[in-house]
Amino acid sequence: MEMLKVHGSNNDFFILDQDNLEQPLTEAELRKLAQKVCDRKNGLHGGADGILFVTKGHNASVAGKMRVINADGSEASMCGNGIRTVARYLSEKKGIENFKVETMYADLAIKKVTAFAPNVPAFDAEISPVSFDAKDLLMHVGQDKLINDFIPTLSDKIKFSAVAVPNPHLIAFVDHTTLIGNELGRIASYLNDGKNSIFPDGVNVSFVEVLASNKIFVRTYERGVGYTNACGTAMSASSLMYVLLHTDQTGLEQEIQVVNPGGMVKTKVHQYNNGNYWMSLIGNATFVAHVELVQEQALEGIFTSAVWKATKEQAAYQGFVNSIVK
Ligand SMILES: N[C@@H](CCC[C@H](N)C(=O)O)C(=O)O
Repeated sequence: MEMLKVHGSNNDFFILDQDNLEQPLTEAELRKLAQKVCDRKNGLHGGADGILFVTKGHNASVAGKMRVINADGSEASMCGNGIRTVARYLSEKKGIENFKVETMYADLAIKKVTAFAPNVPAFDAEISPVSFDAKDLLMHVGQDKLINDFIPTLSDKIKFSAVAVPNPHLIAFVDHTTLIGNELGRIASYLNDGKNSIFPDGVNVSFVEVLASNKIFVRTYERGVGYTNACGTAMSASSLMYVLLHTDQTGLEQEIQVVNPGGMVKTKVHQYNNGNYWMSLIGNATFVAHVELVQEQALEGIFTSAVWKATKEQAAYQGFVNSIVK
C-alpha cells in the first residue's frame, strides 16, 4: 500500500488513494487505519492529524472525492488544509489546474495558484457551504444562532461565534495573553469530551488575535485531534467572523493574511446574491514523503517495514515560514 505524507500550514495528513488498492478498505478499516497511522506516539513516522481518503467522484464533473478521517477515527465533513493537498495530488495525477473535488456536502472549486516560494506549491480552495444555524452545528445553547455572545457555562469573559463551514467551528476574538494561555485547551477539551450537552458531537475551537488590518493569528484545538498547527476550515471561519465583526478593518473580497502556528494562508470572504457566504482559502500544498507499507501490518499499527522516501519540499516550506514575519 502506498501513502503520501502531506501538509498545509504544517497541518499534516496521509493521503491514501483507495483506487490504487486491490480492494477498497471497509468503513471499519478506514477508521482503524487512521487511529493506528496517526497516533503521535506509536503511529507512522510521528503520526498525523488525519487520513485523507481519495476515491473517484460521483460523476465526471469532479476530479475525485475526499473523505476526512480524524486521528481518533471520527469523520469530518471537510478539511481546508487537507483539500489543498488532495487538490495537488489530483492536479498532478490528471494534469489539470481548475477543477472540483467532491466532499461530504459539496463539490468544491479548486485552482492552482502561484507558488508561495520555490518548491512551495499553492492551491486556492472554495470553503462552503456556510451556516450559522444551531441545527447544522449540532449546537445546544438555547438560541438558533450564536454571534459574538457568551456561553455562560464556558466563560464569563470570552464571547463566541458559531459557524459551520460545513464542519462546526466556535470562534473567539481574544487578546494575546488569552490566545497563548490555557483557556483554549480547557474549553475545547470540555466541548470535545463526547459527554457535554452544548456540542455533544464536538466542535473545532479557535482563538483569534487581530494583528493588523487584514491580518489575524488563529490558534485552533480540533475536534478528533487536539491542538493543531493549523486548521484550514477554522481559518476560513475566523476570516468570515473577522469580516462580520470588524467592519472598521476589513470587508468582503479583501485579502486577509491568516498567520497560524504552522505558517500562513490567505483568505477572502465572498457573498452570493442570496446572502450566503463562501470563502477562498489559499495556501501551500506540501508533499513531505512517499511511503510504502504492508496493509495488514499498518492496520495492526506495525510500521517496522515501512519505506519512507522524503521529498525536499519540507526544507523549502520551512525556509518560506522563516521568511514571513509573524
Ligand atoms: N484540519 C482540518 C479540519 C479537520 C476536521 C476537523 N478536525 C473536524 O472534525 O471538523 C482543516 O484544515 O480544515
